[in-house]
Order: sequence, then C-alpha cells, then structure tokens
Amino acid sequence: MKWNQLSVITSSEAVEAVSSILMEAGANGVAIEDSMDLVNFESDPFGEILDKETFSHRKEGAEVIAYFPETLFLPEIIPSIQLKVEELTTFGLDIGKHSITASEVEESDWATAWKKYYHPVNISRYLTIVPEWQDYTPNNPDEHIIYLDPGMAFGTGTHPTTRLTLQALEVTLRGGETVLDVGTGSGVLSIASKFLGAKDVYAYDLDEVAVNSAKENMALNPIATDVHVSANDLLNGVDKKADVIVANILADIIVLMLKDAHRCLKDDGTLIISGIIEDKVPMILEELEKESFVVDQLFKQKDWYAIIVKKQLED
Ligand SMILES: C[S@@+](CC[C@H](N)C(=O)[O-])C[C@H]1O[C@@H](n2cnc3c(N)ncnc32)[C@H](O)[C@@H]1O
Repeated sequence: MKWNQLSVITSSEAVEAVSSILMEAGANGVAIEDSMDLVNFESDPFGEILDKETFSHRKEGAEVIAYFPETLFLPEIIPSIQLKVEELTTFGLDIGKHSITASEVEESDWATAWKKYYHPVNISRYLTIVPEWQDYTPNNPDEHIIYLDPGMAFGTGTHPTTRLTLQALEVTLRGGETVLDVGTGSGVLSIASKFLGAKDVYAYDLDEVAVNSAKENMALNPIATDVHVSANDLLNGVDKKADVIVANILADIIVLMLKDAHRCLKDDGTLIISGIIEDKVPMILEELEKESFVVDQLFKQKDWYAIIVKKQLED
C-alpha cells in the first residue's frame, strides 16, 4: 500500500497545533523533526534512554510530517490545512515558514520513520507506554508498563486523544468489567484495560493493519493475551453486554455508533468517547442527549476532549 506524505515547515512552538490540524484532516500519524529536540532532550526525564545519535540535527524551526492513506486525495484537503495553519497566527502562534509539500512514500518508510521520535510516555502514576525495543525501569511499584510496537497503527500514547482516553479508563475501571474497545488501533486501550482490572476485553477495528498490529501488541503484554481482537465496523452486529465501551475515533464517526453503544451497554455501564476536537463538542453533546446518554465527566487536553457518559435511566 502507498501512503502520501505531507510535510509542513513551521516553528517549534506551532508543532503541536500543526500536528493536531494534520491528524484532524485524516493523517494516520505524524513524525516531528524539531530544532528544540536537543534542548528538550536535556530536560526530558526519559532523556537518558533516548539515543542521542538518532536525534534530528535540524538547525532551526520544525518539520511536521504527516502520513495519509492514498485513498485521501491530498489536493482536495491541502487548501483547508493551509488555511487552518495560517489561522494559528490569530492565537498568537508563530507559524514559521508554514510551507506545505506533498509526496508519496512506501509503507515501509513510514513504518520506521517515526520510530526514532518515539520514547516512553508517562500517562499517569499507573500507566506508562514503552516502545517494545527499549529497556525501561519503572519509577514506582504501582506503574504498569504497556509495551507497544504500533507499526502502522494509531495509538502510541503520544497523541492527546489516546492520553485522555487512558486517563478516563483509569478513573472508570474498578476490576472485573467487560470492555469493548472500538477502533483499537495499536490495542493500547485494551492492554491498559487489562492492567486496570478488566476481565473480558473485546477489541475491534475496521482496518486489517490495525487488527494485526493490535494482535501483535497483545502478544507483547502477557496480561493482555486473552483480549479478543477482530475486524469490525464500529459495533455493527456486536451482541455483547458491556460494563464499559471505549472509542477514540473522530466525532463524526462516534455519532454513527451511539445507538449500538446504547444497545451494547449494561444499564449501569459507562461509555468513554474521545477524539473529539473542540469545535465538535456541541454537536456530540446534542447527539448524546438524543440517544439518552448523560454526561458524567469531561476531560480536555489542548483542543481535544474525551467524555465519560452514562445511560439516562428512567426514574
Ligand atoms: C484515533 S485511532 C485510535 C487508536 C487507539 N484506540 C488509541 O486510542 O490510541 C482510531 C482507530 O479507529 C479505527 N476506525 C476508524 N473507523 C472505524 C470503524 N468504522 N470501525 C472500527 N474502527 C474504526 C481506525 O482504523 C483507527 O485504528
């Protein structure tokens, strides 16, 4: 399979915002080359296990490289990406040169391109994600280590949407639950669910690459080898009754599964939805109400939201 690569030359301070714009536009992942990497390296608590030799030697500014499936026609989406990047100046961000270039890449190039920028991600006191190829010593006895090789699948833990979802899972799970993980990607949420005490976990993804990646990652984490991973479109045809349903997919896709989520959730169950960019929050809240869900908690990081919701029960 071929991938299209979009490179945005920008400033270090706009890296996160530009990455969010590219992810929102449908990128499957981003790699970042930032002149600030070496500076951050010095202060990064995980710094000592990064390989200094692999660091970018970019002299100034930053480059955000996003990977889009070839099914997305880039000339159609580049103008709106350009506009959104330019709008960042209205938030006082320096966007640097903000030039955008597109090119084609082979899958294998992308599969390894981001690896050198990927290092352990400390999600919370209890959860840390560690690249499968790195050694890591936990900082405290409560820390669970999720080993991942996401390959081509989404879910390294570095994206705010994954981090928010993991934190929402952590406040929700108590032990013994049945969990449905919709859009599992790398499988990271399923593995975390097992560490947080879930009993039966079912992971679904539409994309065969993600299904295979999730299966490989379950095998890397002995606690998660009994997670059932399969290809499925959202919750179509799923007849399980779950205590927790978790889905980190974009807002417009989440809306499509709300009816099925209601059907598959036990009366006292919890639905965790994430991947919701700020602009989409009002629409999601409206749709949740239509499907008889009530909001329990909102989590926010940067422009992204995760929402914990419950079924609205008759009095
Ligand atoms: C943003 S990623 C989330 C990955 C991971 N769960 C995480 O939180 O990091 C969304 C995933 O949803 C999958 N997806 C998109 N549409 C889907 C659908 N209709 N049914 C099942 N999975 C879908 C994508 O293939 C992708 O792996």
